Amino acid sequence: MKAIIDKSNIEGKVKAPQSKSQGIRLIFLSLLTKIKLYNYTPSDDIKMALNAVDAIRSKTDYIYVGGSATTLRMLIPIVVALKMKVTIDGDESLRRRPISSIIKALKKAKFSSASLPITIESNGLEEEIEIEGWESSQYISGLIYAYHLIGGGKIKIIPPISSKSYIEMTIDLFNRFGSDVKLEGNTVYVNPKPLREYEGEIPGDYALSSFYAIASIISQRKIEINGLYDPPEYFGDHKIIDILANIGVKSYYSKHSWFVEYQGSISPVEIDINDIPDLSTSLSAILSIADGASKLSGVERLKIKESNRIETIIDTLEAFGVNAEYKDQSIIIRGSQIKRGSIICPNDHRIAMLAGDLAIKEGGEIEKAECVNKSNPKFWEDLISLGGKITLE
Ligand SMILES: O=C(O)C1=C[C@@H](OP(=O)(O)O)[C@@H](O)[C@H](O)C1
Ligand SMILES: C=C(OP(=O)(O)O)C(=O)O
Repeated sequence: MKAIIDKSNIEGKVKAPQSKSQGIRLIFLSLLTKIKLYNYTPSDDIKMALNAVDAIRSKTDYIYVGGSATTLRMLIPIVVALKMKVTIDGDESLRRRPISSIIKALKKAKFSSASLPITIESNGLEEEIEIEGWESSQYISGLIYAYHLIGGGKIKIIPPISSKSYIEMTIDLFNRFGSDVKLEGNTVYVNPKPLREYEGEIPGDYALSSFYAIASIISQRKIEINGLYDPPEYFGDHKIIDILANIGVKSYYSKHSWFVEYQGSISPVEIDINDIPDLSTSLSAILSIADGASKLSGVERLKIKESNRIETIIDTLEAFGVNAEYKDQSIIIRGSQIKRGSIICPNDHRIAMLAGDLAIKEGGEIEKAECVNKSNPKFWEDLISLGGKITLE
C-alpha cells in the first residue's frame, strides 16, 4: 500500500493509539491472573503476544512471534520457567535481532541456536539469575513474569542498563496489581503477591501519540490526545510531554489528555535516548524544524531495532531535505526546510510514521505504508481524521 500525502494541517482531537508495551504486558499477565481486554486494536505485535499466550496454554511445541521482539524476549524466560520444550520463530526482521544475553543467562536451559528459529528445552529457572543489561530490557521484564510463575527470585543486572524505563514500566504494573517487585541498585527482587484481576482497555501510548502531536506542531496547529494514563514518576516515553515543553511547544497533561500547541520556533536540544529509544523517530521529526543543530546520543542500540534506525532515520530525514548525520556515536539533526520526499518503508513501523510526519509539511509518498500495522494500524486513518490530506492506494 502507498500513502500519498499532500501538505496538511493536523489539528483537533484524537484518541491515543493503544500502547504496544502496555498491551503485551497485560496479555502476558493473563498467565497469572484474570485479564479481560475490551476494544483492543489488533496490531501485529498484539496479535503475536496473544498467539504466544495461547500457545503456552495449549502447550504447543511451536510458537510464531512475527516481528515482535518484546513478545519474543519476554517469552523466552517464561517458557524456561514453565519447563517447556518449544520451538520459537519469527519473521526475517526478528531473525536478525540478537537474543544472546538471555541465552547466556539461562544456565538450566538448552538452546538449539543463538538466533531464531530456536528450540528451547528447559529444566527450569534458577532462583537467582545474572543478566547483561545493555542488549535489551525486554529480558528483564520477561524474567519478572517468569519469577512470578515460580514463586519469586532475584535478577542481578550487569550494567550498563539500557531502556531502564521499560523495566520500571513492568515493575510499576506488577506493583499496581498488588505484587511486590523492587529494583534496588542493579538488582530486581521479585516477591510475588496475589494479583488483582483486570477488565478494561489497553491504555494509550505516549511514543505512538507523539507522532500525532509532532505532526500538528509541524503544521503549526494544536491537538488534544486523550485516553492516556497519568505520567508515572520514573523517566520514560511519557516524558515527551516535558521534552516538547522544553523546546518551545505548549505541551501539558490533564485528566488523561495531552494538550499540544505550536507556539513559534523550536529550540535545538541534546537528548540521550538510551532509556527512551522509541522516541528517537518522532523526536527526529520535530528536531528537523528546530532553529539549529540537535544531538540524539545513546543511539547505538537503534541498530538492533526493526531496522538499523541510525541509518533509516538519517536516510528518511535526508529524503525530505533535512540535514542529518551520524557523528561521535550520535545522530546530529540540523533544522532545515523540509521538502517533498518519498521513501519505501524499510520494514519499520516507526520509520513510516516519521516519514508521515515529515510529509505533512510539503507532501510526500510512503511505499509499503502498511508497515505501521506492527504497532498502530490506525495511524493513517487517524491522521486523515485530524485533517491529513492522505490517499491510500
Ligand atoms: O519492553 C518493551 O515494551 C519495549 C522495550 C524497548 O526495547 P529494548 O528494551 O530492547 O530497548 C522498546 O524499544 C520496545 O519498543 C518496547
Ligand atoms: C523496537 C520496537 O519493538 P520490539 O522491540 O518489540 O520489536 C519498537 O516498537 O520500536
